[in-house]
Amino acid sequence: MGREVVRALARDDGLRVVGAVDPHGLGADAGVLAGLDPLGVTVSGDLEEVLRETKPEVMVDFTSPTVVASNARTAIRAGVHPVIGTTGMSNEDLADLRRLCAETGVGGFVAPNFAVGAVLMMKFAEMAAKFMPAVEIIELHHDQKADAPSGTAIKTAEMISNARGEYRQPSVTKVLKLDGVRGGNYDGGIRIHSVRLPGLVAHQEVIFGGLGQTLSIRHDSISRESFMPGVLLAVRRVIGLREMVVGLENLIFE
Ligand SMILES: NC(=O)C1=CN([C@@H]2O[C@H](COP(=O)(O)OP(=O)(O)OC[C@H]3O[C@@H](n4cnc5c(N)ncnc54)[C@H](OP(=O)(O)O)[C@@H]3O)[C@@H](O)[C@H]2O)C=CC1
Ligand SMILES: O=C(O)C1=N[C@H](C(=O)O)C[C@H](O)C1
Repeated sequence: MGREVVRALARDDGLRVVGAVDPHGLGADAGVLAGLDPLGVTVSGDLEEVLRETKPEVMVDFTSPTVVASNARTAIRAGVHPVIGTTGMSNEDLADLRRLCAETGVGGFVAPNFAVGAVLMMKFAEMAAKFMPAVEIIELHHDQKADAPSGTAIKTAEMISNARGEYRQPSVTKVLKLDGVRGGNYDGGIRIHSVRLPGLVAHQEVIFGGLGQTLSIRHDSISRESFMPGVLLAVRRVIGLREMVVGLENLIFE
């Protein structure tokens, strides 16, 4: 994602990459690593130093659940607006970042999925849940993905759970011949199944069941370019935010 973001930012006339941080590729040119001509931006391992020396307006974070919150705190304290795509951040860390944004007036933005089709898939699933509350989610990703279930699947389950209210999905299958065969159990009985295979990018199917019928809502990111318009929109808009905003729907459905 880092390379994809560098490519998207470098190709945008109104935006400029001024720094790049990653434990790998130290000393290399970020443009060259992203398959472009040199950008004159050297990859560093020290976020604080990069923020201090390059004074960016925005920091885009696609890293890992273990470091994302501390990166965001570092950025906000330096007056830099974070745009966060990394999934797997705890609710406590998110609440803490909200507090820090509110205290400092430095707005930030987090989205579990920057693809507009995925945002629509989640919205449609939320709408369907009011009428067809029995549902399971299958998310499918490339085999290098560090976390499961995906942030998108968790967000979808949360939206469905809120939309269908008190409904509790019955579970009559008691004889489980393999561990985990019924998937992970999100609050209220929404089962999430995570598939990891080479060849996949990022996909999700939400299957609703009703009397004599099913409804499947599916989104496929067939390339990581799918996330870039959302990332660029967030980079432009986060500068005007004074709080932490969560979800691309808040930028595109206003
Ligand atoms: N919101 C969205 O639309 C999308 C979100 N994602 C999410 O983005 C995240 C990254 O995905 P992806 O690019 O595939 O993952 P990768 O593991 O390929 O890349 C993450 C990179 O960040 C590096 N890293 C680790 N710690 C730091 C740090 N402190 N500072 C800077 N870089 C660091 C990692 O190094 P190392 O390998 O040494 O840990 C690695 O090179 C995941 O959480 C994924 O779920 C992905 C696609 C879309
Ligand atoms: O790791 C990925 O690839 C993706 N992660 C995000 C998630 O966990 O939902 C978004 C998208 O699914 C791609």
